[in-house]
Amino acid sequence: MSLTPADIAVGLDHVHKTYGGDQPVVALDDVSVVFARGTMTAVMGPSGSGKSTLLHCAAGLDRPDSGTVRIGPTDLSSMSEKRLTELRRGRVGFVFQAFNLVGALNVEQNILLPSRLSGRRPDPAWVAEVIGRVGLGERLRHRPSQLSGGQQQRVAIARALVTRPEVMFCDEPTGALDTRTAAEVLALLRSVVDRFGQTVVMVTHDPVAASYADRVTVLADGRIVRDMAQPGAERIAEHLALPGGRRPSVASREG
Ligand SMILES: Nc1ncnc2c1ncn2[C@@H]1O[C@H](COP(=O)(O)OP(=O)(O)OP(=O)(O)O)[C@@H](O)[C@H]1O
Repeated sequence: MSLTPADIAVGLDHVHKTYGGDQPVVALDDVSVVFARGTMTAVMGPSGSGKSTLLHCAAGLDRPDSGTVRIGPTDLSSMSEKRLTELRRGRVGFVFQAFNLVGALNVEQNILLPSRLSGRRPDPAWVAEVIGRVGLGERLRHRPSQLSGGQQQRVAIARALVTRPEVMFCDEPTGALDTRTAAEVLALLRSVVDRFGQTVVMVTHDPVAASYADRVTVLADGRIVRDMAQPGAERIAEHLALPGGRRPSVASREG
């Protein structure tokens, strides 16, 4: 299926990224990839293969040495730092392994923080819908320290959604969660794709987490070596080149 420009949420074209020093490391080596709107993609690969660098370049957190990165029609390469910051606040959402909530703020204040920072008043109906979807209506006055890990990650997902970003980047969103809680968070991410048409790009080491995605892109040594449409967890595990030939254990996907 060929995509029109309007179908593309994020596009990288011939992106190179090298980290300097005495012995330069090529983190991304001529990477071209597009992430379609309203889909969930898992980015996988061994440690050091370039997954975080790909995510950071795609999100405008880091700049490639060459090649172009687009969010929608917007080319990030020529943008000033100020405009990139604005873009990250309004058009991109982030979810991290360690949740990264502000401990001094309650759930509602955390969720509304990106809107406050971007100076835009969020649509109350949308905020209510997001809070309802993540199931935190009873917990709005709680502090993050009063919540479980899974609840904290749901707050982080709500916070990422509240500006209606064009794309949500998730870096190991279930890395700190037990299997059951991870399954709930993955089902939530899947539902925001299916119900809201949200675009999600998720870095993960876990084949079960990746099996929730529409597509799995595998990196090795800074290059895309595999691109699979809706593979099951078993097939993902078979195709992952893990260091030392170790295969991850695969528990079945719940729910
Ligand atoms: N700031 C940096 N300075 C120097 N080298 C870096 C820097 N960030 C990443 N690298 C190197 O670039 C390569 C790709 O790193 P990256 O973090 O993107 O990999 P990754 O696939 O996300 O790894 P992991 O799964 O361990 O998080 C690695 O060799 C790494 O050591």
